[in-house]
Amino acid sequence: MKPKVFIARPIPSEVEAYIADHCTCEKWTGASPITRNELLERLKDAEGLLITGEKIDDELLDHAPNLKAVSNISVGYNNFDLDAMKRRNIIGTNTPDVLNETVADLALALILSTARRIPELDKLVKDGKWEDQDDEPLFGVDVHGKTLGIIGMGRIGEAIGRRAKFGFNMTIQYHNRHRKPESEKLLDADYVSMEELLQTSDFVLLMVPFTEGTKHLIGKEQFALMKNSAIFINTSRGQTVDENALIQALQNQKILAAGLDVFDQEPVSPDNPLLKLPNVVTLPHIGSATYQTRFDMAMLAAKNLVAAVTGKQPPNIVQELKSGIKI
Ligand SMILES: NC(=O)C1=CN([C@@H]2O[C@H](COP(=O)(O)OP(=O)(O)OC[C@H]3O[C@@H](n4cnc5c(N)ncnc54)[C@H](OP(=O)(O)O)[C@@H]3O)[C@@H](O)[C@H]2O)C=CC1
Ligand SMILES: O=CC(=O)O
Repeated sequence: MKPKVFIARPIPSEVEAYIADHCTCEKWTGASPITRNELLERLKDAEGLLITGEKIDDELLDHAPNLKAVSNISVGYNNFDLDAMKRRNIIGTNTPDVLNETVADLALALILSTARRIPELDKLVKDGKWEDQDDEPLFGVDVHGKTLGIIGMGRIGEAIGRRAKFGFNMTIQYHNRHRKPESEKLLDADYVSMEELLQTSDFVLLMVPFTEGTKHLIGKEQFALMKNSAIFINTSRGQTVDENALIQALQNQKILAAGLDVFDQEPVSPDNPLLKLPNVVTLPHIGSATYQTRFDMAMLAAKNLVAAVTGKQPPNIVQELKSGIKI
């Protein structure tokens, strides 16, 4: 008998066909994303679950007595309650690497958009406000040759560093908890303390996972250390930044601008003051959102799922669940 799996997100038909070759599939077909209650109701028989970021905690696992594996179509897995999963021997997987280059492209887009004020100037032209006059009010700042500080020089951080170094001749410095000599060599990058990075970078870019250790990693104290001309980019998770402190820093011109793909609450509330500031470029958490990369992520997640529910080693069990899980 094929193992039963529940697919909670829309996936390409080719990926679904791959899963169906190995498993009995049920899937969410609603027009809008599945609600928490609807998800809980669908898990009675499921041995495997394919999701993107839905919270996996004790409550959900109580509704899923047969569950063996949860496959996230994302590299971040802050939606996993790792202790709850460990206690029940649930395999948790993610989709690293296949999205590195695409997310890095988007991070560069945010760097360029904030520095050269692209959305603001696009609006000015479309609103018919391009006048034949001194254009100094439209000036931006250079990207090339500036210093980029990457907090979280991991897989994606390094791909961003490559673009910045070799495409824009930027000087790269970074801070992780551990040094990464291969990135230092590749990018001629300096490993610096968090304090030094914040004080000396023209662009401060956050690319860490959201964990207990990175909650509000950047707050009032950190913005105070940044240059007044600094541009802050967050492509990690909204919760890694104290959003009130960011709003204050922008409103008080403590920093020059911010480019944000992620927010504390998503979708972001239309009332969020960040949306009213001209020096903020916002995106709806779309770092990995190209057709090809989302296909690759879905296929990798499917391979993880099928392996886990058929008793094989999935390619991408998340680090914290690697030991102690019985396949
Ligand atoms: N906006 C979007 O659409 C996307 C967002 N993401 C987010 O980006 C995150 C990173 O992805 P990826 O590059 O694959 O992950 P990696 O694990 O490869 O890299 C994360 C890096 O962060 C560093 N890090 C972790 N904790 C800290 C800390 N407390 N202080 C400083 N550095 C820290 C790690 O180094 P060390 O362990 O040495 O500290 C590591 O180098 C994902 O977890 C996800 O949340 C990912 C994809 C798309
Ligand atoms: O935010 C996206 C991810 O893959 O993580």
